[in-house]
Amino acid sequence: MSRALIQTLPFHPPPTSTLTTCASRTSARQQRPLTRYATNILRHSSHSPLGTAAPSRKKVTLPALHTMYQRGEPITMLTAHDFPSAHVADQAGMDMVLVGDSLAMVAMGLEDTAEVLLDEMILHCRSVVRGARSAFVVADLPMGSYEVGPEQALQSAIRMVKEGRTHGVKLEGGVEVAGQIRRIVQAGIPVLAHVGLTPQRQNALGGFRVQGKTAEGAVRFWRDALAVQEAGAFGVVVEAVPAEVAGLVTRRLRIPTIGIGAGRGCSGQVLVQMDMLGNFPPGRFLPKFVKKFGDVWGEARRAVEAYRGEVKGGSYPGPEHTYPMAKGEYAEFERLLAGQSEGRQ
Ligand SMILES: Nc1nc(=O)c2c([nH]1)NC[C@@H]1CN(c3ccc(C(=O)N[C@@H](CCC(=O)O)C(=O)O)cc3)CN21
Ligand SMILES: CC(C)C(=O)C(=O)O
Repeated sequence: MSRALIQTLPFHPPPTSTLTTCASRTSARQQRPLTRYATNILRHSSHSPLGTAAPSRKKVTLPALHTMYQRGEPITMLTAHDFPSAHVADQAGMDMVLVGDSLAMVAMGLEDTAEVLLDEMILHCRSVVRGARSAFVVADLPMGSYEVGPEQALQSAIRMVKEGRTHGVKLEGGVEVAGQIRRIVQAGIPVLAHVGLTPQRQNALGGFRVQGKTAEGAVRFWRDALAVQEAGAFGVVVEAVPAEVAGLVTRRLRIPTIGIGAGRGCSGQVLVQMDMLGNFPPGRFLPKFVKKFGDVWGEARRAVEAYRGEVKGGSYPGPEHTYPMAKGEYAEFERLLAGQSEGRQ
């Protein structure tokens, strides 16, 4: 399986444009490295009306997530990587929005998630948080921003919360990152753990391989899940693990599991938004767990081709897309111009 196959084209605007379309918090962005991204703010962006809608439901808090878990109500989570993708996830009622480091692939067009920087994650988070008014927003600590030790992890998590404005952080790993999780949680930052297939370690795992397929592997997975629970994680993403293993481990834990490729026995589900929307060109490889709930790529391509066709064919713009001028004013304009010699003759 080629890694390049699971990335979609970077057809979203570069991150700077998402930041410059939102002019609401210019004074708060004086903090370190972000200032270099956001110097010229466009006040009259054609995107801004998306942001004016009032929150349509109560904010989802940790206690609210816990209540869903206790009631056995599946928790819904979806990734977002910019303002519009967060806005639609939030308006459609997602309980949680994840700024996953998969944005490296689906939003930045990178080869894998290992390349994305903490600064880049933070930039995306700032846009996502403005679009997600009610959902509980969690962001990935990218590879390299937490492995060195608990202090590094805490420093990265603090930056994510202070600069990225997310409500919590996610980091990959089990037993070996329990110290990091404990330190971040002690500082009052909620942590969502991530065990099973951990894509940041794909080279050590030998690719994007299903985990916990043998009894021994399943025990390792259980130990990891238990370790992150004991370290204080409020929940754990379980990726690419056989459904019965994920189900049994879910029943033995006292924190919710959020599954991706881990079956219905988990306490909730997460998917990458671009995948479930079908926002990628035909022929792209899809992990088995992805269900295409839409065909956003097909619709976007149809619309862009229609636009191209109408511009080339001369039918767009029509009179209804133009601004009127009083006949007398135009006649006067022609008369004034006739007296001038400059320009094309
Ligand atoms: N667009 C996108 N969607 C994702 O779900 C996603 C990313 N990117 N990037 C980061 C990780 C990588 N993910 C992946 C990618 C591939 C497989 C995959 O190929 N799985 C095989 C199983 C192989 C085996 O049998 O071990 C499959 O057939 O689904 C799984 C998870 C999930 N994450
Ligand atoms: C696939 C999900 C769980 C994720 O970690 C990501 O989007 O990066």
